Amino acid sequence: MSLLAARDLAVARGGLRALEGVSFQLDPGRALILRGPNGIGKTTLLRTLAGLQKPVSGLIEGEDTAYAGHADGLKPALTARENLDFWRRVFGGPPIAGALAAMALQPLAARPAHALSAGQKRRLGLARLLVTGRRVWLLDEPTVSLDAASVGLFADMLRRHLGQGGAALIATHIDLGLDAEVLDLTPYRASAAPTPRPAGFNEAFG
Ligand SMILES: Nc1ncnc2c1ncn2[C@@H]1O[C@H](COP(=O)(O)OP(=O)(O)OP(=O)(O)O)[C@@H](O)[C@H]1O
Repeated sequence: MSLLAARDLAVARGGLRALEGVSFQLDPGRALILRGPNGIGKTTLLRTLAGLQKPVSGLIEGEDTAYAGHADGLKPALTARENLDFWRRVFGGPPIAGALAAMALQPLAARPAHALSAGQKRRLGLARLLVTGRRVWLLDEPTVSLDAASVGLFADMLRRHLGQGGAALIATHIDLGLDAEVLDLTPYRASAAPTPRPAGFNEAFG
């Protein structure tokens, strides 16, 4: 039984179709790397799978997802510990101690999020995945701003998640050293052909 599947999915951004005909299935323990040039629609696809926007057409099966996007989505006035606790309560996931440890955040636990560096904020944003308790992680360039040691911590965290039956869909340009399949989105770029208009359709008054 797959945790997440897309069937003949088409997604759009800014009113324009980006990708069409995307199908895949993500089983427990598996990671799938999204590849493709800048602007092809990796972020758009991840946002659609996360339920943040509707697909143009096609089917999505599986909702046990947690999304980590470009914005860290932290509450600046709350400490690192309070941020994790907030999200744990929202999602009902496991205690925050494991999340603090996974991304080596204990020394920063009492610091407000606004006083963290870009890489420290990113570590906190990624640690948040653990307190969601969700099985499918949707990750958009998760290693941006991370130093080599933090990339290593995150790769370990991801490997443990997969080992526990989780799954991940990851847009990344770097090699995380995972045993993962690759989905190159290049062939699924939506055609630029205009969508057919009904007979008599008037652009100005339709
Ligand atoms: N806020 C926006 N409004 C309108 N169009 C957008 C917006 N953001 C992105 N787009 C367009 O949507 C398309 C898909 O963008 P998307 O960000 O999903 O691509 P991506 O593959 O994630 O790119 P990158 O590798 O650069 O992060 C692109 O053609 C882009 O120009």
